[in-house]
Amino acid sequence: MDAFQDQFAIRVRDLVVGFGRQTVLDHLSLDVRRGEILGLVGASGGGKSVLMRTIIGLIPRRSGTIEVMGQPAGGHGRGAATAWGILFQQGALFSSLTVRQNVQFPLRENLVLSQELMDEIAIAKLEMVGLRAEDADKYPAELSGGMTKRVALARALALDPPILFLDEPTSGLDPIAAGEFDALIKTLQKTLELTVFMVTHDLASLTTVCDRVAALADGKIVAIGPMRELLQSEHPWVRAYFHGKRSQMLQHEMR
Ligand SMILES: Nc1ncnc2c1ncn2[C@@H]1O[C@H](COP(=O)(O)OP(=O)(O)OP(=O)(O)O)[C@@H](O)[C@H]1O
Repeated sequence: MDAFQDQFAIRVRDLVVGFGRQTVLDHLSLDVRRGEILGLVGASGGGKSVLMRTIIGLIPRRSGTIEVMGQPAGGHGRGAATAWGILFQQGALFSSLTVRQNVQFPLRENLVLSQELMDEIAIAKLEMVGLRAEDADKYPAELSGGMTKRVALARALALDPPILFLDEPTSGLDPIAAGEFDALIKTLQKTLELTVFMVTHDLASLTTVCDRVAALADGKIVAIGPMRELLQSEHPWVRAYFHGKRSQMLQHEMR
């Protein structure tokens, strides 16, 4: 891998993805730099989740190339599960498993470890996301929304992946819990040198934790850069998104 390739965690070129007659992603290109938190915004139904799911190989592409950590996507073989951790929008913990068993699930699926070592890893991951060892024996139904997201995050980090995919991580959280979760993501990115790819509508997250923001419209990335640059974008959809009435109100309150 050369030094140039080494700068990027994810490289997407000319990606086309569709379902039947519908084209969702239309020759989309995007680079995610190693170690950055990239926020992705776009209209509802615009293809943000489809892009994320295509990168991780859950949706087939019609054409285009995807590289993850310098390797063509799909060529990871057994290593794929350790290349990324994923936090889906619904958090989706297994309701019949305890917190400890949920966090251990990827370990069981991918590695052969003693129960003792798995227990140690589970507690370490829970502490990393701000939970206590006592929480390990709880069931998902006993957790608050914020705790559920933290357990899902601990599970996403179980295999020490270099890349973390987050699909609307603060949705459903109150503003305090959302702010705490954002701060946690930032701390983890710094301490673990993670690359984070985050789909979000949360203007506070975009402003406070994302190093860069990419805007998806008409199946393409139409603007990308630090939030202050996106706010200057002349693209009609980007202007409407950030300078519409609701956004203006929020930005005013954030000043
Ligand atoms: N498995 C699928 N089969 C058929 N169509 C799909 C499938 N997955 C997504 N789509 C379609 O692709 C388009 C993009 O959906 P996607 O979920 O990526 O939007 P999104 O930008 O994530 O929206 P939101 O912000 O509302 O979550 C939608 O029209 C959706 O109906």
